[in-house]
Amino acid sequence: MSLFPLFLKLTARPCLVVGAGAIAEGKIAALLESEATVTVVAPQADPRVEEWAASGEITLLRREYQTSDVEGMFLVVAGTNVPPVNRAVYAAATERGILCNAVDDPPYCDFYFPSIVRRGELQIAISTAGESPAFAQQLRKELNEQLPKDLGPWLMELGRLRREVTAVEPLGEPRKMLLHQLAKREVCGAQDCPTRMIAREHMASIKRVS
Ligand SMILES: C[C@@]1(CC(=O)O)C2=NC(=C\c3[nH]c(c(CCC(=O)O)c3CC(=O)O)Cc3[nH]c(c(CC(=O)O)c3CCC(=O)O)/C=C3\N/C(=C\2)[C@@H](CCC(=O)O)[C@]3(C)CC(=O)O)/[C@H]1CCC(=O)O
Ligand SMILES: NC(=O)c1ccc[n+]([C@@H]2O[C@H](COP(=O)([O-])OP(=O)(O)OC[C@H]3O[C@@H](n4cnc5c(N)ncnc54)[C@H](O)[C@@H]3O)[C@@H](O)[C@H]2O)c1
Repeated sequence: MSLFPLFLKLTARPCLVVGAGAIAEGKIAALLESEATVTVVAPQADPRVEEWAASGEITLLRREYQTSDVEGMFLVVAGTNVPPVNRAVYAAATERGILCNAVDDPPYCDFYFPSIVRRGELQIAISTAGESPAFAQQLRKELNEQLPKDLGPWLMELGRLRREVTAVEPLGEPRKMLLHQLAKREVCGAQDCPTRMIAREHMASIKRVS
C-alpha cells in the first residue's frame, strides 16, 4: 500500500466524531488542537468530552448516531465500540465523498492516524501503514527522546527571521544559501549567532542600497 502523506488545515472545518469514549476522546483532542469545529455524537460521553461540551469547545449530541449526522462534514471519525456502527458511518461518509476513519478498522479507513512527535509548529508524523502501530509508537518515543526540547521556540524565531529575509531579498541562489545557513541549528541557537549577524547585516545593506 502506498499512502499519501499530507498535513491538513482544519481550522473552522466541520468535523464529526461518532462515539465519546476513551478512543474518541484522543481524536477529539487532536481535532481541537487543529482548530476544527467539532461535533460529537454519542449517548454516553467520557468526563473530558462532557467538559469540552460544557465549555462550548464542541457540540455534543447525546444520542445514537444517525446517517444524516455526516451531512456537510469535512472529515469524519467513527470511534464507537460497536464495529457495525463504525462501518455504517464509514459507508455514509463515503457515499457523500467525505473522508472517514473507522478507528482500528483499516478496510474502513480513507486515512490513518499517525504517531506524532511535536515541538511547537514542528510535527513529525510516523506511519507504518498499519503494519505495526506499536512500532510507530515506539519510534515516536525514541525520536521524542532525541529531539531537543526547545525546537519549538527556535523554529518560531527562525520563521520570523526567514520572513524578514524573504521580504527584502529576492528569490534566487543567494537567498536560498542564506536561508540554509540560518536553518543550521548548531550555529543558530543564540541571538548573537554569527549567521544571524550576517543575515541582519546583509538585509541592512540591501535596505541602504534601495
Ligand atoms: C499511531 C496510532 C495513532 C492513533 O491511534 O491516534 C495508531 N494506533 C496507535 C496505537 C495502537 N493501536 C493498536 C495498538 C496495540 C499494538 C498493535 O496492534 O500494534 C497500539 C499501541 C498501543 O496501544 O500500545 C491496535 C490497533 N491499531 C490498528 C488495529 C487494526 C488492525 O491492525 O487491523 C489494531 C488492532 C486492534 C485489535 O486488536 O482489535 C489500526 C490502526 N492504528 C493506527 C494508528 C492506524 C495505523 C497507524 C500506522 O501504523 O501507520 C490504523 C491502521 C487505523 C487508525 O486507527 O487510524 C496510535 C499510536 C499513537 C502513539 O502513541 O504515538
Ligand atoms: N480503549 C482502548 O484502549 C482501546 C484500544 C484499542 C482499541 N479500542 C477499540 O476502540 C473502540 C472504542 O473504544 P473505547 O474504549 O473508546 O470505547 P468506550 O466503551 O469507552 O466508548 C464507546 C463510545 O461509543 C459510543 N457509542 C456506542 N454506540 C453508539 C452509537 N450507536 N452511536 C453513537 N455513539 C455510540 C458510546 O456512547 C461511547 O461514548 C472499540 O472498538 C475498542 O475495541 C479501544
